[in-house]
Amino acid sequence: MEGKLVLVTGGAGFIGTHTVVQLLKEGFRVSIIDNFDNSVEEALDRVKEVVGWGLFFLQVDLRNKDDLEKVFAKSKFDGVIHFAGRKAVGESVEYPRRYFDNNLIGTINLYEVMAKYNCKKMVFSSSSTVYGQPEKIPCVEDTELKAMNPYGRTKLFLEEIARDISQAESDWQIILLRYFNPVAAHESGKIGEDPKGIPNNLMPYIQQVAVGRLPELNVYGHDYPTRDGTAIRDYIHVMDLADGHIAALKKLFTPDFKGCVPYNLGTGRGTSVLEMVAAFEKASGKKIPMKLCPRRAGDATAVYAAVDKAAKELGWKYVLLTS
Ligand SMILES: NC(=O)c1ccc[n+]([C@@H]2O[C@H](COP(=O)([O-])OP(=O)(O)OC[C@H]3O[C@@H](n4cnc5c(N)ncnc54)[C@H](O)[C@@H]3O)[C@@H](O)[C@H]2O)c1
Ligand SMILES: O=c1ccn([C@@H]2O[C@H](COP(=O)(O)OP(=O)(O)O[C@H]3O[C@H](CO)[C@H](O)[C@H](O)[C@H]3O)[C@@H](O)[C@H]2O)c(=O)[nH]1
Repeated sequence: MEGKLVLVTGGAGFIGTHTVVQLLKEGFRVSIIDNFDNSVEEALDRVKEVVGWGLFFLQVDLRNKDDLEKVFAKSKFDGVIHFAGRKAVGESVEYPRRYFDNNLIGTINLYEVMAKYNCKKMVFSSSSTVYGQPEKIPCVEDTELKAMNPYGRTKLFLEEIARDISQAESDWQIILLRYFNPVAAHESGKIGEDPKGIPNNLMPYIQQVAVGRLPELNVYGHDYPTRDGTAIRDYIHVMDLADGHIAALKKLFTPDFKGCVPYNLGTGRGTSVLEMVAAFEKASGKKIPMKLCPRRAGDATAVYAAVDKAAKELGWKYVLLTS
């Protein structure tokens, strides 16, 4: 893989920064594009500090096809990891057009420009959100998919688009990575999750309570049919997730890989909200004040991954424990 050039869209974001560190460590060359919609340029300076050398970065919005073309005209990419997109479920319910515009138009532009420049290997950030409220857990890749909100619908549509493209044009190789719940940060502490505004996700919310930026954690739902009444998710360390991208890229570069294939990236273990809080308190030594609140609209009771397919076909498995 030494020397292969990879374009990383959304590379200044949470998962993007951690993946870029691992890509460089593995000997890939990396170009990053981002529009800083949900990130800051400083995140890239921090990546530079971690890896010890400069990065190639361009501020580009994927919806601007001309700008995107300029990126592809300058360099011959061997593949793309496509993180860029909006990801807040609640915001998507309130402003669905924002999600269709950003996630769908941006990705359609990317496919068009990739096709024009004959770059046809893509790792796409999908999500366990495509399983909706699963009837059976753990979620297996070939179960029926359904979306529960506009954000989830964009991921589902984009998976369908990827499947259609690869079916019609056999020279595309696409891996859909369905992330479960990424948490934690690089061991250096220099990069991590730092969303703009009030966090939607559990872990960054707990972190902001811990540092006193927010007064208490609202626990959404304590009457779920689970062991302690709170909802269960599959929390995966972001560095494990980053390594899942390396495994996926390597798979794309093997001659036998064909078509468009989905893989779950999770641990296969479910953890409740209260268990997450307890684990955080133990690790940090800080008390997290909590308020028990009604359920959050659209939340599933329990979601965790079946992880055998990624282990068998990508040779990838989580190694870092999150709780
Ligand atoms: N974090 C999660 O819980 C989670 C779970 C499942 C899937 N995902 C998906 O993984 C991907 C990365 O997630 P993340 O947690 O790193 O999010 P993030 O918001 O930290 O990173 C996304 C990056 O994309 C950039 N971006 C957004 N729209 C853009 C556009 N039109 N052009 C260029 N850049 C753009 C943002 O500025 C940001 O830096 C997203 O597609 C997200 O939907 C995330
Ligand atoms: O302040 C908070 C935030 C969350 N939760 C609870 O914590 C659990 C996890 O919530 P997150 O928002 O962290 O994660 P979700 O599983 O709801 O969704 C996240 O992960 C999904 C993938 O699994 C999708 O990608 C989605 O976009 C992303 O927000 C849920 O039961 C939620 O109700 C709280 O109790 N309080």
